Amino acid sequence: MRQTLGVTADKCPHAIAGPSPATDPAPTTPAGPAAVIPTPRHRLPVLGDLLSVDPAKPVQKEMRMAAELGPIFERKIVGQRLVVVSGVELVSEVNDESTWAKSLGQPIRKLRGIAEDGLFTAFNNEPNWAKAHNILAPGFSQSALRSYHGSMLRALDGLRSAWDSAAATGDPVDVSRDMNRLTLDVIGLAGFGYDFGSFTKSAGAEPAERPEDTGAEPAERPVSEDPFVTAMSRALAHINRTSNDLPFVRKLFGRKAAAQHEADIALMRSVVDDVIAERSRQPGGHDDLLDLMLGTVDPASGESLDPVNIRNQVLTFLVAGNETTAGTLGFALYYLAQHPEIAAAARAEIDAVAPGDGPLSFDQIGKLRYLRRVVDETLRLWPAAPGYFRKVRKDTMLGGRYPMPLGSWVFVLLPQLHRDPVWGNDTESFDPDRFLPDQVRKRPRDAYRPFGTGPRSCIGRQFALHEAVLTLAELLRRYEFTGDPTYTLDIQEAVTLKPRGFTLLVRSR
Ligand code: HEM
Repeated sequence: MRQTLGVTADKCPHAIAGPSPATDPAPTTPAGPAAVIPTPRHRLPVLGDLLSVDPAKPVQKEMRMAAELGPIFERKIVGQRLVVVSGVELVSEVNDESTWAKSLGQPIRKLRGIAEDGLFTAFNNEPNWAKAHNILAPGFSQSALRSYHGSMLRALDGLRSAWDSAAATGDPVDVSRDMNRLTLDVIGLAGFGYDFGSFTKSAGAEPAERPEDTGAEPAERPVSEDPFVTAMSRALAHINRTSNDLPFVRKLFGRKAAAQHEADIALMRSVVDDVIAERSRQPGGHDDLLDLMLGTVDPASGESLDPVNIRNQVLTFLVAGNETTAGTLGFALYYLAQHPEIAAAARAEIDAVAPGDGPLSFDQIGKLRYLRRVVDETLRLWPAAPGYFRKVRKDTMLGGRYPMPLGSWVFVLLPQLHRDPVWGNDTESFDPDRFLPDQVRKRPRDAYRPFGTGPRSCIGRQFALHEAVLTLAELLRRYEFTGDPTYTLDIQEAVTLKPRGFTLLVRSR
């Protein structure tokens, strides 16, 4: 496996500072007699468990099934087998790199159409994974993050002027839309020096796909008028919609949408190629991910990344670094609005760490430990990337009793793992103090995996956490906000999770 060439993300020297978790439990259980994995009731001939699928909210449906069927269950849809694992002991086993590895599940394979062998969608043995991992890892170190702080603040200016106007007019803000605008601007500026200007180009943005053409929800709108953003929103919506459908349905009804999808990907590639070409003419001095990719060689192989792979990495970061952080911020704002006492405690911490109203400094963000726990707890209840796929490297018995022949794969269902009994008996309540160091130490490390596991875990973890804490701090210190008391949390699933239809009324402090 080439993937062991670089540092593993879990042992990364720039791993996030924080409480040290308890030692992992032993990853394998001694083998006993083989058992049958629980399945849903009412399995049909040929169609299998098709009736158990909720195409609009597959993750939330799987959570209900896990609550009913237990820490492991199997679904078969028209012959395709899916094993869903969510109990902490079983997850601990499938996270063991000596027996299991990352697998590219269906939605991730579909993303390959956009990002090919970019970091997120590369197969484990594709040479470009190790090369890009080694070249890009320094781009996520503490010192690199420090240099992105200014770009994050610049992107936040756009959000602040939009919320200032809303505060003046009394209009509610659409939280998910604004968080998407912000995170796109952040990754564009910090990663590639590209300004999407989402808050200035946003007026009158068209729906991502006309609902009557494609079945898209009217709510799926691109966050700005930028043609790249329109193409990306539409391409992701297409991937989401076609991830769970049946091939013959797609063939019959999906020709027009497939042609549009190809055109969208072509447009995204050409925009990114232009950005790279322009930077290649004036390389250096930007201190961002693009400079790193254009100007560094992989210390292990002595090779640099080829231009097509650089394009794949840029597309990867725009996709992987945008929706996930935006969803997390949306959920965090939802919980802060629900719990004024938690918002007040966070504000008190911010005021103590950063009196006055100048922009927060990089070092001040690391001192906001309570607010960081708010983000941790948000990622527990609603991990924006709701799971990851693992495949077995050799015949094994999962949990000592479920046979997993070589090549079998499972899906780790994170929101349910994060509600495992090790979290206590009030797992639905929002309680940031679950992440106090002594509480963290009491739990197995594998009880909490919002950023995945092993060498293929999230390279952008610290970037995302810094961005999330900074954004929430800037919003909390500038605005009081109240949610609509009639709103009940509605979670939109589109590869990632985010609150849908959630608005806030904001008032300047
Ligand atoms: C709260 C925000 C985020 C969450 C919850 C999150 C979650 C994850 C998860 C669960 C994985 C592993 C997927 C798998 O095993 O298949 C992953 C991988 C990845 N993430 Fe993130 N992510 C976040 C933010 C970011 C950001 C901001 C970036 C970039 C700036 C990023 C870039 C990546 C990349 C490139 C990978 C693939 C790493 C590899 O395989 O080498 N993510 N992320």
